[in-house]
Amino acid sequence: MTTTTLSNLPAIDRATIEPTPALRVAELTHCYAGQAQPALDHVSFDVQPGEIFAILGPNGSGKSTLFKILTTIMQPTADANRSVAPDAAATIFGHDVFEQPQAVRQRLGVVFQQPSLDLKLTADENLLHQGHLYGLAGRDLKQRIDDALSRFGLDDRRREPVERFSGGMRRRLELGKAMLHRPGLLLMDEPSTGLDPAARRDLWQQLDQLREQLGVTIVLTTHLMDEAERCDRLAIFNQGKLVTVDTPTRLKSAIGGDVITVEPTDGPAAAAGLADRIAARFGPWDAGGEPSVIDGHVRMEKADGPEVVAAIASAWPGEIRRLSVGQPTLEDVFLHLTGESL
Ligand SMILES: Nc1ncnc2c1ncn2[C@@H]1O[C@H](COP(=O)(O)OP(=O)(O)OP(=O)(O)O)[C@@H](O)[C@H]1O
Repeated sequence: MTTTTLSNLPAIDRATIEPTPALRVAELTHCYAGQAQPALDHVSFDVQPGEIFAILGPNGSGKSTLFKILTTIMQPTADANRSVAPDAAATIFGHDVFEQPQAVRQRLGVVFQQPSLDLKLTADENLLHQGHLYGLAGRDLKQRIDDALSRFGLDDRRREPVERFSGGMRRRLELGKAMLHRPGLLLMDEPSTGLDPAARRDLWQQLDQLREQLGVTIVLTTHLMDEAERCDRLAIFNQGKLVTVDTPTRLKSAIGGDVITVEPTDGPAAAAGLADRIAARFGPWDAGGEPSVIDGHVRMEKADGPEVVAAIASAWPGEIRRLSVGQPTLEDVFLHLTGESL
């Protein structure tokens, strides 16, 4: 008989141990009753602990559906029998979103798009109710409320009804509520919606600090480019499908050149003809970079943008009202990958 002792256990190769992702989504599909098109179509991606991760997509791309599933509000149903697809999975720090909703909610802080504060109550009272919902009480809860109000800069206004707070202060209190039970993952639905630029900057400062000081993983849905730019990685959604996942820098560098936009003097009706002539004269074009008409303008991608712009301007003088050339943005990435504007 061989006896296993601590000394003769095989050495663990740490390099082969993968950390548990903060969020894992695999083959997630959801079809609303009566809809032919799935709202989510076999979506798979991981978010690693400590990441700030954006889910970017236009209206109707499936962001809110994903949000509802991850927050355990809704079970995904893949077919007419309203059953979960057999290969679908979603976990938060290894806990199954469908089978262990209670464990998931303990690890998840949520900021919904619709405000969840009671405006007639004070900041203190809003947090107290939130704490009770999570089974917190006594000195521990009092300490957590003090910490939240001080972290989010609301200490001196704690006894005022929330209806007197600005939009930015309310969003900070929402953050305090979401973080009161000290979750490892913060999920936010369109967090900047309705905030002025100063409040947005303030919100992002708070998010950066939550990650740096507490190691919180942050996942947010957005359709704002500047918000997506600030994230470590982003998942681009379109029509229920995950189009790609990568860092903003890598996504933009995948566009092999500058982005050129041409506005025809004779208006949008002249754009298609102009696009054909530019395509014929200045090719070859990389796949996805050829001239196309978007919102009445001709848009194309070329490595030597400034020279091409000068050549277009001298080729058809009088036909061009405005020409622009610039580095690709995430909007360009979306256009390049989907052929549609965000
Ligand atoms: N309750 C519902 N019943 C039927 N179809 C729905 C329902 N909710 C959403 N859909 C459809 O599912 C698809 C995805 O919608 P979803 O709201 O998830 O997208 P979104 O990216 O969050 O858009 P938005 O930013 O406008 O909220 C859309 O085609 C939408 O019309």
